[in-house]
Amino acid sequence: MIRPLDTAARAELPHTLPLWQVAEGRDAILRRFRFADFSAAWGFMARVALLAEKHDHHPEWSNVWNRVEILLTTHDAGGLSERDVAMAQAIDAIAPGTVL
Ligand SMILES: C[C@H](O)[C@H](O)[C@H]1CNC2=NC(N)=NC(=O)C2=N1
Repeated sequence: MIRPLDTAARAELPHTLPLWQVAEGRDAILRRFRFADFSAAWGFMARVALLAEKHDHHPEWSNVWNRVEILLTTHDAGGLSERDVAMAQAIDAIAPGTVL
């Protein structure tokens, strides 16, 4: 069982992950992406899927044509944990600079 994120780490979230927001009504973080078209969005999702397998940490996400919404929370912790922070940082690292 992994520990939930502590208060200090939560307070740091806006600095650690400035592109992510705390999801309303969930102990989770989310980021929205917009791409040039579906193909670019799907290509990004394929790369995130590989990251999720590598981290053994899987997003709740949705795609509508060129838009992708990724929500991260840790089911094993009942909310946010360090795994979400690590996964969000890994996603940020592969997100193209040209997200529209
Ligand atoms: C058995 C397996 O390691 C677990 O179910 C992993 C897989 N991916 C996961 N993903 C997320 N988001 N939370 C988890 O607690 C989680 N647990």
